Amino acid sequence: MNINPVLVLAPIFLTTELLSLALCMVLASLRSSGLPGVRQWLLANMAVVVYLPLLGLRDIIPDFISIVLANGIVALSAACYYAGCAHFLGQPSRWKYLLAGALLQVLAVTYWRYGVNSLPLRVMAISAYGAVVCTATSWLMLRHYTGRRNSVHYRLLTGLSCLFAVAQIARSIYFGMLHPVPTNIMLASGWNVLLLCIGAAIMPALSMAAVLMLHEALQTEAEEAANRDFMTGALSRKHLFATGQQFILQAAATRRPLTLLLIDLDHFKTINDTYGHAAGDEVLRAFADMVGEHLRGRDVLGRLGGEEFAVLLPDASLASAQLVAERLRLRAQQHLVVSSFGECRYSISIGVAGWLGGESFDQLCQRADQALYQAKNSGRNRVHTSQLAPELLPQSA
Ligand SMILES: Nc1nc2c(ncn2[C@@H]2O[C@H](COP(=O)(O)OP(=O)(O)OP(=O)(O)O)[C@@H](O)[C@H]2O)c(=O)[nH]1
Repeated sequence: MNINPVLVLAPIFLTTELLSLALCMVLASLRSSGLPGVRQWLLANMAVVVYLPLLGLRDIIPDFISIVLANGIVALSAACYYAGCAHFLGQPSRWKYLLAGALLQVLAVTYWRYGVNSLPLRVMAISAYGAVVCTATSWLMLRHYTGRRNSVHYRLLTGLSCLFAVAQIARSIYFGMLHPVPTNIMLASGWNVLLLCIGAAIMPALSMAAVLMLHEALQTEAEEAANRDFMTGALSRKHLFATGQQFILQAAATRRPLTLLLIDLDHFKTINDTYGHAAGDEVLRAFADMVGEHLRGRDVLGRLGGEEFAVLLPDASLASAQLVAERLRLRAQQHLVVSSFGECRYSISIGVAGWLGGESFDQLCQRADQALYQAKNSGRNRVHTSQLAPELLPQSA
């Protein structure tokens, strides 16, 4: 099928130009988010905005600008995009290899324009670099993506990178097979138009996927900020209660045990009065870090307020929860908090309660609180367990 490529491609390139400009504005607005990768993705789109007019002016401006310089800019755009993904994932951006590849591409394009003038070999050099960068991008995503793995955005970016790598390879094979040897990229063939259209879509599509990933990261950050206690990093009281209720539903469904520890730092007022409020904050942070180090994957630490914390232990029997509590108490007793305010020791009292089938989370908390009260009353720095052991009661859930 022969079609007039200029008629088809002019509106497509214009659309790509406008899309790239719009993406530049979106990415520029996201710069203040402080998320890694935004600057590199912005540069990648700015490069496309500069490249397209140079391509459009082919045969009007000198070939050095419209072929060598323009394709050098496209190579830099691809390099910036990869670097953006690497930054976003906290991986090395490998600028050395990216720039070496881009330079090699520019040298090859220059040679195959001014040494031996060959359009197919120029297309092969340009497509080879694009294919390598796209493949490297999808590999990078597959290996290092740490966000929501089932997220559409992550799959979109990985899939598009693969697709574009294949399209680049197809384009170089197509140009290599053409007879007679073409001298103009605007060939009047359906395949050429299709491959050019895919080429025009690469950066806007990849950038759109990047913007979606940035939004997901911002959303995750906002959720984390809302659900966590700013000072200690433990779950906020509200989120702890929501998690507790969810764990109770799971425990009822799976008939697995669930245990709650309520922990209170002893004589914390004295610590504040002796070392100052800021030192008290340091102790709370050090305590939360220490507990975090001792918990298993699904265990959860929350701050109920002041110097009172809660630990939810799903799948832990009362006996093993008592062991965990005793280990934490001992560890706290031996914990020397060293800060700019001096050295400080502290101890904790713990109330332990195992979930009874049919019991609400509030009721479980009340029993753990009573046990904590008894631990405090019997001298502090000790673990007390709620008398109502689940083993002693009939299961009603
Ligand atoms: N540094 C600091 N102190 C806090 C914070 N929240 C609450 N407090 C202090 O924690 C202290 C709690 O005092 P009390 O409720 O009397 O309890 P306590 O001194 O720990 O005594 P017992 O719990 O009976 O062992 C108060 O002085 C509060 O001001 C906080 O975020 N940072």
